Order: sequence, then structure tokens, then C-alpha cells
Amino acid sequence: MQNSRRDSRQGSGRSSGQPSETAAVRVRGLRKRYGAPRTGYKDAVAGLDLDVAHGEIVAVLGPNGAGKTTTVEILEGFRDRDGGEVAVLGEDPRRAGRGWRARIGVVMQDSRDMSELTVLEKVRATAAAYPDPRDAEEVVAAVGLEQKARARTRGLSGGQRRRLDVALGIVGRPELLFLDEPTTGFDPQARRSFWDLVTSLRDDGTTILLTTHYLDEAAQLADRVVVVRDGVVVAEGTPGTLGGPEARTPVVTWEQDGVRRSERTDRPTALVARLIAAAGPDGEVPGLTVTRPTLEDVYLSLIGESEDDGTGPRTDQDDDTAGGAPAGTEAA
Ligand SMILES: Nc1ncnc2c1ncn2[C@@H]1O[C@H](COP(=O)(O)OP(=O)(O)OP(=O)(O)O)[C@@H](O)[C@H]1O
Repeated sequence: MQNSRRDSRQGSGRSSGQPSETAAVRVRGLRKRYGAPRTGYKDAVAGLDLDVAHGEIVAVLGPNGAGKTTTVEILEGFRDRDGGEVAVLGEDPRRAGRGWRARIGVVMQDSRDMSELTVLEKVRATAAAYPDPRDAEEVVAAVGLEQKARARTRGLSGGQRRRLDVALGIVGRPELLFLDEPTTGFDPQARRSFWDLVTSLRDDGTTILLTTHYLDEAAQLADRVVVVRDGVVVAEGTPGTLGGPEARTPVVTWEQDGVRRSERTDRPTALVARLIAAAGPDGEVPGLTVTRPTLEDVYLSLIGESEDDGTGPRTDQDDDTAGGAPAGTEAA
């Protein structure tokens, strides 16, 4: 059901390059540089373009250090930029005020809240800051924290803490939700429940911009995936078409005279028929497989199979985060 919905949306033509007035997010030529004369400079975002249509789920993929979080934090209004145009729900996050912030939901990568409040108290307190919040108890249940509703937030496990972050991000009934690696630390069952939750938010009309390192998560949830590398978009498309037809060409492998052979072909059935015709009397082709590259295969070829930019661990020496506010709160 979810997939058929996604397919129908693919046909709707809502993709990058659509008229900007319909976009929930429009980014052109975004630039962000970190560093200082003493330590040298790093272009974390180097001319990035991005569109997210209303009601769309877009997954931003990319290796560590590609610039995903920096981009998302700029869109959320928590980080300043050095160049480019940004419109989020029609406003520049640099100048947008409380009314705008109430329309967006944020689940940041690092939440540092160590509150003495219980889970339910924390969700209620956050809900109180919004004009039309969701019911706090329903939200706690939706993220699977019913059993922990009366537990202090500081005693939660990492995965439970992450679920609470998601609860805080959605309780204000945002039109646009930013999810930065939302399921890190989730067990497999929790990830499945989270996917159901995101799907129901989408069905309610919520626009979602998601960063993730889980390719199955992107394939499951996203209408469109955007691959970022070295601070620019290197590819975008639906999970089923990213990389173009060439990248999706099936590979037929088999054994011949004890040697493993393989061939990429867009007519695998014809090749298999030829192999069967050439096989012995029983028609068996040893080791025969036909595989289509997965989203992960395509992604790895797009980013050159490098999952790290080699710049080493991130430091906070140039951390200009505007307030580092927790989810759902006003930036400084
Ligand atoms: N506050 C900061 N000060 C200095 N450099 C930073 C800061 N934040 C990020 N960087 C650098 O900017 C680059 C982009 O980082 P960013 O966190 O945006 O990447 P990312 O794609 O979100 O990575 P990950 O997948 O690991 O979360 C990296 O080289 C990182 O080291």
C-alpha cells in the first residue's frame, strides 16, 4: 500500500526543479565554510541545491562529513550560512520568527537533554509551546514509549532517548519535519515501528526531510533520495531510479568449466535462455543467478565506495551553532 502510494506520487512530477512557490524547502547555491586562519578552512557545503515539495519525503544520503547535518541545521535556523539562498516554508531561516518555528519539527542528531522530568512531562511541556499540538500521551504511545511514560528522561537507554527526541519533534504537529539520523540506536523492531510512524505522518500531509545512513530506510520511506558528497548534490532520484538505467542493469552470473563468469545485460532473460540452451541434457546452469543492483549498490558506486571523507574526527573548535537548542525549542 505504501509503495503504491509512493509510485503514484512519483508520477505526480513533484521532484527537484518544480516551481519554487510550491516547494516546502528551496535551496540554491548553499555554502558553509568552517575553520580559522590558524587551523585552515573546510568547505562543508560547497554550492548545494535542494528542493522538497509539500507532502514529500526526501532522504539525504552521503558519507560521513558530506555536509548533511550542516545543511539541515542551516535549514532549521540553528546554524548560519556563508552563501546561497534558502527558503523554508517560504521564509529565510536566518530571519524567521516564532510563528515559523512552530510550523517546523526538529529531531537533531545530538540531543543532550538530561532532564529530571518524566517522558510524559517532557512531551507535555514541549507541546505547551505550540498553538495546535498533538495529544502528548498519544505521541508517547506512537513512539513506543508507553511503558516509560513515567520514567525520568535521564534514565532512558540510547534508543529510548532517540524515540523521545522523535516524540518532541512531532508533538507540535509540524508541517515540515527534519529528521537527522532518527533511527540511530534503534533495535530492528523499533525501526520498523518508526517507519510506520513516519508513513502515518506523511499520510497526514507532513513534509519530511530525513538524513540517514540506512539505505533500507531510505528505500522504504523516501519519495526521492538526494546523494550529497563533498558538500554538493551528486545524484538524485526515486529510490528505484537513482543512478539512471545504466546503474540498474542486471548482472547474470554462472559457472562455466569451473570458472565463475558474469555479464551485465539489460536483457537477462535472453542471456539465461542462451545459457540453458547451451547447458547439458538436464538444462542446469551451475551457479546461475540474476541480480539487480540495490539502492545500496548504486549509492556506493555514486560515492566511490568511500564511507569517510578522511578529515578525521569532528571538533567543535568552530562550533557556531546558534544556541544548540533541543528539539522543538526556540533557537537563541
Ligand atoms: N562545528 C564544526 N566545526 C568545524 N568543522 C565542522 C563542524 N561541523 C562540521 N564540521 C565539518 O564539516 C564537514 C561536514 O560535516 P557534517 O556534520 O555536516 O557532515 P555529515 O554529512 O552530517 O556527516 P555525518 O554523516 O558523519 O553526520 C565535516 O568535514 C566536519 O568535520
